Amino acid sequence: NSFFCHCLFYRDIYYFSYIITSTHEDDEACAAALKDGRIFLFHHLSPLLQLWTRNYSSLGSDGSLLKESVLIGCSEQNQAQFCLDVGKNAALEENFKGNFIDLRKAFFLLDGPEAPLVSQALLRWHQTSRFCSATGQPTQRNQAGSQRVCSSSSTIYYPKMSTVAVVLVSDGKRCLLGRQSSFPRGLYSVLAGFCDMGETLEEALCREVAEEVGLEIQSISYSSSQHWPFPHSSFMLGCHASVSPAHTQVKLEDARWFTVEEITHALQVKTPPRRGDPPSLWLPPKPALANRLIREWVERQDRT
Ligand SMILES: NC(=O)C1=CN([C@@H]2O[C@H](COP(=O)(O)OP(=O)(O)OC[C@H]3O[C@@H](n4cnc5c(N)ncnc54)[C@H](OP(=O)(O)O)[C@@H]3O)[C@@H](O)[C@H]2O)C=CC1
Ligand SMILES: [Mg+2]
Repeated sequence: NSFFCHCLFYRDIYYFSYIITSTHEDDEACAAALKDGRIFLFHHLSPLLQLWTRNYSSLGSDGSLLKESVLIGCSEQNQAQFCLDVGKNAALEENFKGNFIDLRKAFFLLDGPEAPLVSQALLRWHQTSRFCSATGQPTQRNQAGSQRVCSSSSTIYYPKMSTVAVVLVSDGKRCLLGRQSSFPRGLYSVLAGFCDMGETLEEALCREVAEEVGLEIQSISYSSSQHWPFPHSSFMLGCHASVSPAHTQVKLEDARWFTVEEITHALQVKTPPRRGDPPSLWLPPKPALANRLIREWVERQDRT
């Protein structure tokens, strides 16, 4: 039964990828998909939070604004999904009965796979890739928004992303979380860092953990990955790793070991601590890869 489910899952992924790849390349197919698709609206890169609507008539009767939509993917119901930055047309907020709010704030309100994380990164890429870096000439996008071309040098530009190594370090009984001064009050997360050019994922993890907390990790195991729009466009590769229980002294002032009881309690916390509240641990929200790594670690502790 489980084998059958896996087959079905991979077949579905293959089918969705096929639809998306062909729609990326075919301008007409993409324009047709836009008619029945779902559009995530943004204003200056802030997403519109609203109840579900399909009335896009106020996006311009001539469809000019709609043409600027960028294809993001396909929903599980096989519906094409697009994103669009309405730019100066913020008055649309009223038409759609919702609010444009900062993505970082919206992120803490969203739950589940609908979070249009990749949209902001794609829209930002279009806004900052209007000119060819070799000729200085304007670039033109295809209908899907999956590439931009400089017609004078024939250079094709694709959306860029930086690779980030993310790791939950454990000493067998406790897990290591750190915080940066820019984090909201009480928030601790897994360790992470950008991969340098030429580095393997494993090398990047070892270097980042050594740099940030002065520990030597071993037994790295891959968990899962995620696209991440902050600060620009990143591809996060999430792993678990361990350190010897004999060498757990951390160098970084803002990194701490947490017991499974502390983490289990913090996973129940639904709202961030406010000014004046007693100090308490707050963990990254569910859609973040960090949250998944932390939950996986708790499940492993429960099993042992
Ligand atoms: N989704 C999730 O669950 C998680 C996401 N993250 C994300 O991972 C990212 C990286 O984590 P962080 O600990 O900050 O990384 P680092 O420890 O690598 O520190 C960030 C610094 O790295 C430098 N840097 C090197 N390469 C790049 C690049 N390609 N783009 C931007 N900066 C670069 C910058 O320094 P300088 O400006 O001095 O050059 C930057 O300030 C963050 O955006 C964070 O939000 C982290 C953990 C979990
Ligand atoms: Mg870091």
